[in-house]
Order: sequence, then structure tokens, then C-alpha cells
Amino acid sequence: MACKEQNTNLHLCLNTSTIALSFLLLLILQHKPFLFFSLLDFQKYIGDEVRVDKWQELGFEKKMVGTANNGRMRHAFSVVNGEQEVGLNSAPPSNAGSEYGGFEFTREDVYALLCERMKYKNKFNYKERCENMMDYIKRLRLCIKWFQELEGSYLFEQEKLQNALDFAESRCAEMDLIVKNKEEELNLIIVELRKSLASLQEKLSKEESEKLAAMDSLAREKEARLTVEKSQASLSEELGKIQGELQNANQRITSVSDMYKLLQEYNSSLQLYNSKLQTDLDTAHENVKRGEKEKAAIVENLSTLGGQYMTLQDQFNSCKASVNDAAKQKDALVKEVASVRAELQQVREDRDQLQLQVQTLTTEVVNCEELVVKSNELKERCVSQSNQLKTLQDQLDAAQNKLRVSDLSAFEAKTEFEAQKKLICELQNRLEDAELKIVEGETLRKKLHNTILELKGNIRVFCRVRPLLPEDSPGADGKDVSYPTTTEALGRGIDLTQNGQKYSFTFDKVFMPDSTQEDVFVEISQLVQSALDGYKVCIFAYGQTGSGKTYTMMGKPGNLEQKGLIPRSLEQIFQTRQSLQSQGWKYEMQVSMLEIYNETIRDLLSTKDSSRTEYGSNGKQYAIKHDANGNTHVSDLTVVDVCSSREVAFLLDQASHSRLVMFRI
Ligand SMILES: Nc1ncnc2c1ncn2[C@@H]1O[C@H](COP(=O)(O)OP(=O)(O)OP(=O)(O)O)[C@@H](O)[C@H]1O
Repeated sequence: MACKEQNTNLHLCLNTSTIALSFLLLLILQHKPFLFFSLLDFQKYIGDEVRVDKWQELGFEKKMVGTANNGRMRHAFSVVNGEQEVGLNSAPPSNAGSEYGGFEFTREDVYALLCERMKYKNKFNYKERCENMMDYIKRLRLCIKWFQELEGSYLFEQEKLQNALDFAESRCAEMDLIVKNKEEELNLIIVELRKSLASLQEKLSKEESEKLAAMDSLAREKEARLTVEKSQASLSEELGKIQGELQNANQRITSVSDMYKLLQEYNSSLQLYNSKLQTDLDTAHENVKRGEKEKAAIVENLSTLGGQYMTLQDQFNSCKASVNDAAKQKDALVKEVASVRAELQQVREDRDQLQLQVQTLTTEVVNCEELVVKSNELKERCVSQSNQLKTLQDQLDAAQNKLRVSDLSAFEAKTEFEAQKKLICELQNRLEDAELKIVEGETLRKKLHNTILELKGNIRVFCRVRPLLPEDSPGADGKDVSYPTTTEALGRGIDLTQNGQKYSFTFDKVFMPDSTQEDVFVEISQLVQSALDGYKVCIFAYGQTGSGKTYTMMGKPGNLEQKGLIPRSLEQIFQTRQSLQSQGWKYEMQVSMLEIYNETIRDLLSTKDSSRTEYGSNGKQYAIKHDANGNTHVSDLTVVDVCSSREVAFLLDQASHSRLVMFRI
């Protein structure tokens, strides 16, 4: 698997060759090109001797056995056979504890520490060398602890800054949104208010003109009312006068009628008197007759009676004259009654006219009253419209106040927005600084991590003993294997007894049968990190058939608890890739898988059907090549770009089907 940016390789290999060893070995080779393990005769390396020539053939002999790496590189299998300092070096840095707190390192200190060369008075004084090394390791741990704390604080600060930045940005965005919304709202309100103001002003001017017109009409009506009232008063006066006259006329009519009655009575009395005179005349006539008779008788007395007759004639003439006078008086009275009647008629007509006038005046008064009611209504309308105008004016004032307040709040929001912007700029600058520091720290951490791994040993050999399986032969009850409990060999040693003879071996670590996949991966994960840091790493499993290589490297399919080193390493790689992407790192992953069987290379990811071809003869010539940079690759090998552990899992599955020697799962 290769990381393009840093051009590093992590090789996870699984050997399938059958070698008579009852346990599995995990060889970890850092800074090594590529390891072709199937060529190795592992048994030849057991013991104190190391087949240097064989390793040289593989292209990494110098680094393994030489002193090129500052004298810190150790003999591959001297580790296997035990040296005390391994135990000290192999303690994981996480066990460092808090005893290192309080120290501070500058970058120069760290570089000086990393570049420090050991000076020995006596090259073979191992105790002194060991003490020096211990001291150096202690300082390195101190430095690492300091660095981890520093990195932690940087990360914490970065996270804090990121959070603050996110918060500020979100607040800013929120404020922006609020300001925009408010602005829009206010603009809408302003537009509405302007509209309502215009309509109100229009209404106001209309109302005012209406009010003026109403006031004019009111004044006119008032004037008309006054004139009507005046005319009503004069008419009332006239009416009073006429009524007075009417009364006078009525009185006169009554007096005239009284007189008429009197005259009628007088007339009747005159008629009575006339009739009496007539009767008197009749009696006189009778008397005349009797007189004539008597004339005859009295002719003698004529002379005397003639005188009497003359006086009676006079009396009769005066009575006739008085009757004529009475008739004349009666005619005059009749005439007077007729004139009085005419006058009365005139007065009645006048009265009717006056009554008509009164009626018209009354209707006018009623009209005036209606006008007064109307004018009162208009007045009320004026008052209500004035009130309406007042409330509208108040509303306008309130809206203008609101507008002013909104302007103020918008201004405040704008200033706050500016401040937030400034704060964001500051935070971004601080974030950039922190990121720079983190990058620097990361480089330093990588160097320190690698130094630690180098100190632990560039080549490490772990031994894992698998538990007995039900299908194992009844004799294999585990009595042949024991684990020494001495301090120096605890957790690192293993004793094998065969035919009564005991063989002791020491490794960097021995995983007992009850060790879990997680326990094994804890030891390996640091090397995966090293590969991610840009160093070359190779991990391979070696052991006899059924010793548990596939189980250790791949795990049990379908059982997530028991997944092996390869899926766990892939998870770590992709997780780290994910987290480092946020720091600006870019990882490109490529996968190639091959099988070496009987000294022949087979491309396991080739799309050509390998079942039809002989070993390695599928038309391609695979050759192992080393370039000037120390990179080793196999020509013509299929390389697949991957970006998730699932894709790699798929390729692993594909590769497992292409293998000649199948996994025994
Ligand atoms: N640590 C372990 N715990 C439980 N079971 C194990 C362990 N190691 C191996 N096994 C079991 O032992 C059996 C053989 O293991 P495995 O197939 O991994 O051996 P191998 O070394 O790969 O064999 P080969 O070389 O033939 O491929 C498997 O059934 C496996 O599940």
C-alpha cells in the first residue's frame, strides 16, 4: 500500500511456506524496502548466527546489521535471542506517566536531542552504554511527553478556535440573515407606511376639503336659518297683528251681529208697531166708517170732526214717515251688515293667506331643523374624522419611531457584524498560526515517533502461540510449551521441550494463547502510524501450516471481534487519513497484491484469468526492481487506487480467490 505524498510503503505479508516450527513469528521491519519472505529459510536464522548474506541479497542488509543508523540498529536475531535493553526500550510510551511534567523544550533542544551522538570512553563497556542509552531514552520520553502535551494543547486550542470560528461564522450568518430579514421587513413596512401615509394624506386633504365644504354649507345654512328665523319672527309678528286684527274683526263682527240682532229686534218691534199702526189704521178706518156713518150722523158735527180727521191724518203721515225712516235705517243697516260681511270675508281670506304663509314658514322651519340635524351630523363626522386623522397621525408617528428604532438596531447589527468579521479574521489568523504550529509539531512528532521505534528496534520479532484446537491431535496438549517467569524473560521468552530436551527462545514479545487480536494490534498500530508518517514498514507472518498466520493477519471472516491485523491496520489508515485531511494532508492509496509460490510471482489483482495460465506465465514478466530512492517495486503488477477500507476488503477477497495456496479458514 503506498501513500503518494510521502511515498511510503506498508507491506502486510503472509507466508504460506511450510516450515517445521510450532509457533508463529511476526517480523516487523521498518525502513526496509520490500521483503520477499518465501525465499527465507527461517530455521537458519534461529540462534546467534544471522545469515547476513541472505539479507544482503534482499537489499536491506546494511541497515539491519550495520552501524549506519547511528549505531542504534541492532542485529536482527540478537533481538530474538535476548538482550536486556530491548525490554527497557520496548515499553510503550503510553506508560510514561506524569513524572515528566514541568519540563519545557525549544525546537533547538529537540533537534539537538535527536542529533545527539553517544560518546563512549570504552566501546565495550556495555553497562556505561546501557546507562547512556537509558538516560537518552529517558530524555526522549520526557521530550515526547512534552511534545504530546504541547500537541494536545495545540489541538485543543485549534479545536477551540475552530469552534469559536464556527460559532462566530454561524452567528455572523445568523446576524446577516436577521439583518437582511429585518431590512426587508423594514423596507416592506416603510413601503406600506409610505403608501398608507400617501393615502392618509390624500384622505386628509379630501376630508379637509369636505370639511371646508361642510363648514361653508353650515355657515350658509346658519345664515339661511337666521334669515328664516327673522322672517319667521316677522311673520309671527304679522301673524300676531293679523290675529289681533282678526280678533278685532271678530269683535266687530260680533258687535255688528249684535247690532244686526238689535236692528232686527227694532225692525220686528217696528213691524209690530206698524202692524199696531195698521190695526190702529184699520180701527181708524172703521172709526172713519163709523165716523162717516156718524158723519152722516155727525155731518152736523162735520166741521168738528173734520178737524179731528185732519190731526189724525197728520198723525198717519208722521207714522208713515217714521216707518220710511225705519225702512231706510234698516236698508242702511243691511248695507252695513253686507259691508261688514265683505270685510269679514276679506279678513277670512287674509287669515287663510296668513295661515298658508305660516304653513310654508313651518315647512321652512322643518327644513331648517333638518338642515340643523344635517349640520350636526356633519359636525360629528368632522369630529370623528379629526379623531381618525389624529390616530392616523399617531400611527404615523409610531411607525416613524419604529423606523428610527429599526434603523438604530440595523446600525447596531451592522457594527456587531463588522466586529464579528474582525473577530473571525483574528480567529482565522490565530487558526492559521495554530495550524502552522500543528504542522511543525506533527513533523517533530513524526521524527520523535520514528526515533522511538528505531530505539525499540527496527526489526522486531513477535511470537504468537495459538490455543489448542479440537481437531489437534490428542498428544498435543500443550505440555511441550512453557513460558519462563524470570524477570528478564517474562512476556518475552518461550521454552520448547522436545524429546526431553528443552529449547529456550527469547523474542521482543510473546503472545500467549489467550492473547486477543486487539492485544496483537496494539503492538502493531505504532508501526502503521510510522507508515502513515512516511516511513517504510513491512509486517509479515511466518509459521508452519495451521499455526495461525491467516487468523492473525486476516482474522475470522464474519467475526468483527476477531478481525486481524490487516483490516485493523486498514481501519487505522483510513481513519488517520480522514482526520489528517482536515489539516491539509492529501493521501492517495494504492493497493497491489502478489503471491510468491515456488519462487514465482503471481499478480493476485490481475483481471486475466490466472487459472488458464501456468505460474507466473500469464504473459507478463514480473521483475523486482530497486530505484535510486531505495524504493522496491515489482514491474507489471496491477495497481488499484482505493479510497476506503471496504474497497480494500473487496480486493483482498478477490485476491484470496486468485491465490494458488488458499487460506485455510
Ligand atoms: N489465536 C488463535 N485463536 C483461536 N483460533 C486460532 C488462533 N490462531 C489460529 N486459530 C485457528 O487455527 C486454525 C488454523 O489457523 P490459520 O488458518 O490461520 O493457520 P495458517 O497458519 O494460516 O495455516 P496455512 O499456513 O495452512 O494457511 C484456524 O481454524 C484458526 O481459526
